[in-house]
Amino acid sequence: MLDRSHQNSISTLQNISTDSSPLAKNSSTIFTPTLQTTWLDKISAFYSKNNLENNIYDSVTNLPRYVRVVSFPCKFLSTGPLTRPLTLSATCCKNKKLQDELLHLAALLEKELDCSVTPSKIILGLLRISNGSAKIKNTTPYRSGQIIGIDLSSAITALSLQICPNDHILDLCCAPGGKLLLASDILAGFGVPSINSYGSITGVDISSHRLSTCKNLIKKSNSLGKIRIRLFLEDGTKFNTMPPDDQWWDYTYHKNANKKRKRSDPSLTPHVTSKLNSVPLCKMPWYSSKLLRLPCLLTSKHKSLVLLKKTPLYDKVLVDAECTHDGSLVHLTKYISNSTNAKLDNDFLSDHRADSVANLQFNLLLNGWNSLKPDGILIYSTCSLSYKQNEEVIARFLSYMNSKNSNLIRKFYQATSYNTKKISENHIFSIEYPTIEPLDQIENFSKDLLAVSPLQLEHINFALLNVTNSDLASLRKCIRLDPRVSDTSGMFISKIRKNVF
Ligand SMILES: C[S@@+](CC[C@H](N)C(=O)[O-])C[C@H]1O[C@@H](n2cnc3c(N)ncnc32)[C@H](O)[C@@H]1O
Repeated sequence: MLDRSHQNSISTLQNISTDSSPLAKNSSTIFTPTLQTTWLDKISAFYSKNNLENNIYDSVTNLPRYVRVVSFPCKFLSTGPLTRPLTLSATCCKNKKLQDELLHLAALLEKELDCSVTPSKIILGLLRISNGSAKIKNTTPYRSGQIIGIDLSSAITALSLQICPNDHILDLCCAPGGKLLLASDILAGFGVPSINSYGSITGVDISSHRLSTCKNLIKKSNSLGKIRIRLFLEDGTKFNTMPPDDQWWDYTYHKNANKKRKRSDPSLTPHVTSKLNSVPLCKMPWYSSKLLRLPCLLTSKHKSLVLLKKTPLYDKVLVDAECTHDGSLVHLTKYISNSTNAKLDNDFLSDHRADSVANLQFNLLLNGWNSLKPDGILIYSTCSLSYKQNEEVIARFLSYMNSKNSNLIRKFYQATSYNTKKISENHIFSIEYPTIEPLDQIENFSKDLLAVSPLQLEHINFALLNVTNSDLASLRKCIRLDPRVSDTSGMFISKIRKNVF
């Protein structure tokens, strides 16, 4: 079992509050001593209750921050599981021009920030800034839009989706949008949507002010003119809008929202008009990029062709679920800074909150799963390290799915009008990895997982074993990015593929 010493927890956190870490700096300027002691107690108790070791934040003073070079084809630097640390020369980008640009930006940032800046050894296109409290907003590359802040853990999460050309991607908890922007830049890198390339990004979030931030980031992003992207202000547990079929399709939503007059547009062929009339209008997006609003990209011949290529489910789904943020120092600091004592009690640390957030996560995961097409990949992630919000959610999901019989699964596919020819008894789900452990051993193997090194984490991307009928042992391959060893803030990531046999 993990060490649950409440007393040690408190002293560890009190040490943090008196050292030079960002948490300590923020907390000492923002909190009255009483409030500070109170939240230290509460967080300490939270760790104890959640079977977490109490020295998770010991290394926070050394935690670096990362930026992404927006014009870069962001990708993992290795194509296989890593067993040893890579040297920088082994991680260099093969394209000399890109490599020079990366090194030039690193040198510029190093000079302006007065600390070491080096290319990430895990992801091409990320720069590692050794000083975690460095303010990038005042730097020349940030002001000229060449770089954007993103944590290594978030980049690993988004890249684990293995985005391909033409993918329809759903991000069920998208705001403020770091992972969505990375996904859209990757998709934009494949080229402007055309008859042969028609991928899209759909972001959903329940918070309007967070979604506004996301919209503003999208509007500033380089890839805006090159991707079909839309946002919905909705509850991700209920969201059921399908991917856009073509530019004109969404254009029609917009026009029809006024008077439905496009359905009788004389410029459309009767075939296309009848197709359009046969499908129900979907809900209007809260925001959609011009490529979805303007009908001019495809010729009418192409329009009818694309309509026939209807894709009713998403190729990739990201459920970066709402959580207690306890794995991320940055989030924790922000949250605590904006919280009153009562809010900490009610929203963050109470047992009630822990239970309700786990239920929310399960329902988000389930709805994400229902929106995923066969052979698609779903990533479930949180920036919490508590087992309740991670392994236990995945375990509950697996056990729920296992309890479903194939008739129900068939009904689901029929309801979502996926190509029924492909439906068979063998449509099953699995996590990407073989299974060995029963549920009651979760705690033990979680302890092992806490010790993983960042380079082993590459396994989530490359050690893909499509196993049948997985059960709880697959949880072994869920990964935890532990701030003490991973060179990034805490994150839990699980990758699930919907198998088709
Ligand atoms: C961890 S944050 C997501 C971070 C985001 N993926 C990113 O990379 O910037 C969780 C988000 O879930 C949203 N959320 C909470 N409950 C939700 C729900 N029922 N449906 C959709 N979004 C929800 C919150 O508003 C919050 O923006």
